[in-house]
Amino acid sequence: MSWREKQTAMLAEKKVLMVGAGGIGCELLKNIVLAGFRDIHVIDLDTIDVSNLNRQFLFRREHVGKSKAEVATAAGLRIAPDAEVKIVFDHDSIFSEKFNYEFFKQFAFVLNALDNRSARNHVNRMCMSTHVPLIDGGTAGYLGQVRTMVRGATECYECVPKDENKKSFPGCTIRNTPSEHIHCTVWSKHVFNQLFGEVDIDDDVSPDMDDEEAKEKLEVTDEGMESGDGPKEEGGDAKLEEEEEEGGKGEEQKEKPSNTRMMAEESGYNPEIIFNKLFVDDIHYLLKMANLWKERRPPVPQPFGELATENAGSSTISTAAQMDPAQRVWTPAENGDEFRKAVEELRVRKAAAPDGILSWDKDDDAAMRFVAACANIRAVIFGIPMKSLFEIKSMAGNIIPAIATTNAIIAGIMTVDALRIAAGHADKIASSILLPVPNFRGMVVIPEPVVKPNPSCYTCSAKREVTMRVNVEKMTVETLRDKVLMGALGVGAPDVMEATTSKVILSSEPGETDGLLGDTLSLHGLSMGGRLLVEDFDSSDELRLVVLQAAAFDDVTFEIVSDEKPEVKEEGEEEEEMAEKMEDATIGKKRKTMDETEFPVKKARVEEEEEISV
Ligand SMILES: Nc1ncnc2c1ncn2[C@@H]1O[C@H](COP(=O)(O)OP(=O)(O)OP(=O)(O)O)[C@@H](O)[C@H]1O
Ligand SMILES: [Zn+2]
Repeated sequence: MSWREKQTAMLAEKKVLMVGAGGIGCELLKNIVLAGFRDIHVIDLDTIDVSNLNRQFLFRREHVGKSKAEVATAAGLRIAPDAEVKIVFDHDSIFSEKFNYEFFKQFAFVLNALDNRSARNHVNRMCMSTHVPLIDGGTAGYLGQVRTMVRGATECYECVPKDENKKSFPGCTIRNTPSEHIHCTVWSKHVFNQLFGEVDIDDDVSPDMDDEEAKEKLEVTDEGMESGDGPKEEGGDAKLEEEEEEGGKGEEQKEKPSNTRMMAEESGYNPEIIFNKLFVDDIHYLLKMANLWKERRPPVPQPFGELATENAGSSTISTAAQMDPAQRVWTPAENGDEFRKAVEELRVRKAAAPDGILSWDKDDDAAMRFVAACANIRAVIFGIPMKSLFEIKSMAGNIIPAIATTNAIIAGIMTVDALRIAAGHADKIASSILLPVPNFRGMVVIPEPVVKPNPSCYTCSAKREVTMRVNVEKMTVETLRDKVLMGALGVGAPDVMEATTSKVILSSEPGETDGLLGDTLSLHGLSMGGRLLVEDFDSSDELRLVVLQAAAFDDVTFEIVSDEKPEVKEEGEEEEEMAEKMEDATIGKKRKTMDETEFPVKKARVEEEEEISV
């Protein structure tokens, strides 16, 4: 048999799972069929949208509304008509119970072509638990990343906890000193929530009187407070809050901007009153913090009735686009009018909402117009050029353009990694980053060093790991304790923590968690399954419980799918050896001359859920 025949036979044997048949998925399916894989399972829960057609090239106009998995499969089968290709599909979510432990176990590796973190987390857990290698691809605009993860040898998708609370801009920039339009847009989304949504105290929109920058300089020259360039006659008797313990200024009487929500409610959501509070009164408060404006242009209040009817600022939109009201930059007066109309509509909708709360959505026309108008008026106040509704929508909705070429490159790298894994060259596995612009060496695809597993990772560290199926909607914490943990698994005095939230749902301390015993598991972060960390207070033994959902089960039924003790020695050694080999064979040699400072981008990660669009 020639090497080519051997290769063909070898690839034909490998069963491949591809999750997601969108931007990356379409490219990837074509690649893996052309590369010689002959047994492929495609899963996607979505149907084809007209907006997918520009880059998801396996789909045509007549497929709009049809299942992505089904149409991609049919197209994939046509790519190599002479070869014996088997592609099966499921139009379903990867969270579905039928994709269980046994299902995952049958694959040589899994290819993730997904666009959200929760599905990625789930596939990661299934792959780590079944020891099936996972190749995960993601793109965000021109940026892309491929990560190949092998249990015990590399870090897994969850080895490094993701920052859930990413705050992009400091609060004082948003509340006091915006310098770019995005700052005004972020502020406007907060205003929407303050007025119509769920009030988040962290997203206050009023001037931040505790701004350190203002305070610090005030200590030097108190007169500065009265020397601002902007109007100061109104509320001129108000004093800035000082929190100095010993400075003596703390006694000065303090006046604070009124609470936005309370003011709106008291005014019956009168658009003009709200407008003047946000764009006149609050701006006067800002002007009183004169130190902020010593080296900045001071803001200029914009009373509702005095908005300019002509545009001073401009945007980058071409003249052809000026015809489209979404692409044209509204004048300040038009923004004022849009503000009024949006407040009137949202006021009615808020009153009619069952819980009296609206949630912001970029595709909600009134909500989007409100945010655009608010952001533009604030931009005028701070001398920032205004933008069109279209431009603001893409900023406010965190819309990152999906770029076909990025998807194609990432799918290509994933295919090379797939071929390596299929050929048993686990020692040649590398993760890669695709840069938007070449680095100093002219490279856009950068290999990343293999990172070893985090020994305290909740998903992949070496611990006894029990995988079980239960109905999380029905099984209570008490049943989990009595029947599963103390009964079947022999845990003497279980302490149980949900792994993602670190919430204790069961304590061995008598009485401590009695209030939770009647709760179903789904109430504690296991709505579609998840992981529980269990410690036996008596023996100090630990185990990880991987919970898979089984909707058909009643409240007491459970099935132990697997019960793995910590890796036996040979296996552990083998995997460690493999990790070492990987380091030497792939990145280590190539990268010996590249130190961290030369290579800052290697730490970049494409992992924020909202930012991954493929
Ligand atoms: N839980 C899941 N189970 C199965 N498929 C999923 C799951 N979550 C996401 N997907 C699929 O992953 C694919 C990701 O591809 P992509 O980001 O191109 O999505 P899209 O919706 O087609 O594009 P866009 O979001 O840019 O409109 C989508 O087809 C989506 O349906
Ligand atoms: Zn891990």
